[in-house]
Amino acid sequence: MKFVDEARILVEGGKGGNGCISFLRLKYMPFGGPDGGDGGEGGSVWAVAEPNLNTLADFRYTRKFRAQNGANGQGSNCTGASGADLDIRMPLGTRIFDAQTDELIGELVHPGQRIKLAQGGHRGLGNPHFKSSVNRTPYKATKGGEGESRELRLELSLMADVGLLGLPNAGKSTLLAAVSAARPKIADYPFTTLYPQPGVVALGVARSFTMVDIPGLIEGAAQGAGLGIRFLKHLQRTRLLLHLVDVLPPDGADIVANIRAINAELEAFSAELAKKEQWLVFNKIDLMPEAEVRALIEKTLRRLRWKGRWFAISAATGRGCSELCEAAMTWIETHVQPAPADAAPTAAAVPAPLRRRAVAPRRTEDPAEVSNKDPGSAVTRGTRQRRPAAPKRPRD
Ligand SMILES: Nc1nc2c(ncn2[C@@H]2O[C@H](COP(=O)(O)OP(=O)(O)OP(=O)(O)O)[C@@H](O)[C@H]2O)c(=O)[nH]1
Ligand SMILES: [Mg+2]
Repeated sequence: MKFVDEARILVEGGKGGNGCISFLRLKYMPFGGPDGGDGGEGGSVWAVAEPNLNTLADFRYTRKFRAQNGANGQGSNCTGASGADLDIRMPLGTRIFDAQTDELIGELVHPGQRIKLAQGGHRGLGNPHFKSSVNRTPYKATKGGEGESRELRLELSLMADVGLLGLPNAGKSTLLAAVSAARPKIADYPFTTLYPQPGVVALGVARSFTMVDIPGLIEGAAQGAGLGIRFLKHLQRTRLLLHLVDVLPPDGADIVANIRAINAELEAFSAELAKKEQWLVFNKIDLMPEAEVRALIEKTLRRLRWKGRWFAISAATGRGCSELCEAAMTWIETHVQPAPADAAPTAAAVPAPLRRRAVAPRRTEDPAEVSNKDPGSAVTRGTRQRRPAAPKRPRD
């Protein structure tokens, strides 16, 4: 599927159902009271974080999303059915902006997280609501409200633990293919990878991390050379950068100059990204005798005054790959705090049912009177005090 990381969509909540004007008419009750039902609430539109998606390509053709309308109220106090909510599945890492104001509405960061995008219209009221002591036959009902309508801009920056970085042909895709089930295109020409490609590196039961491969960077990428730096945004959310270095670059180019060029592009894109934990990964060590590789790496590290960690691997033969993945996994386990399960989600991220439940508790003097029907209410559940049973009357 084509990779798309920006999209514009239009979302619209369903219209609320109209209230009904009706009066009870029975054979022996010619002037019964008003009995028009209320309309149903319009459905709302929600964004739902889907971990199995990694592109916004679905929004290239389908751009308009509308939740269901509420049904109109009917006679005999029949309330119209509420319109169904519409859930739009979006990949994790999607940021949602209001296209008009550029305001950030929310960000999908937890699987299953829900963000309300457009509120459904409110229900119309039936004529019993307008009954009073002076008007006992109200010919009045209200119309359902229009649903909220919004134009949204979606921006995806993939969420992965480890990002691969390096010049074209450094072997990034080969490494991703060697350590994960992802099957990126690998070829002996620059810019084989045209779009970010994520993969999951599994190291055993419940030990895995995600790795993302992005198109190669070249000097001047910040000015648009090669594929530019627009894909670097997919590394912004990674925790660890693996900078792949070809130990035998074409045309005998200087390795140190190559590493510096890539880091200069990172700096030009974002100082925050340039400060991320970065490990040098010398690749293609199978192409050189071991002593030469060692001498080359030592010289490179000395020239760079490299203080960080480094690894020597051959992505093609798999040598050193498992040690690299194990080290990355351990680093992630020690440096990345797992999101607390009870972390308070942002207001926008609160699922509808929870928000509806968060109503102010009914004030009662007697705690035992508090209803415990609603398990989510902030009220401490009181135990209903039973009335003492009346003494049994002896049967005659
Ligand atoms: N001998 C050897 N060849 C390798 C190794 N790793 C990658 N290659 C080769 O290097 C070439 C480029 O590999 P890719 O994985 O496509 O490189 P890339 O960094 O993803 O390149 P772009 O997608 O263009 O940025 C391919 O022909 C690979 O077979 C290695 O460890 N040893
Ligand atoms: Mg590639």
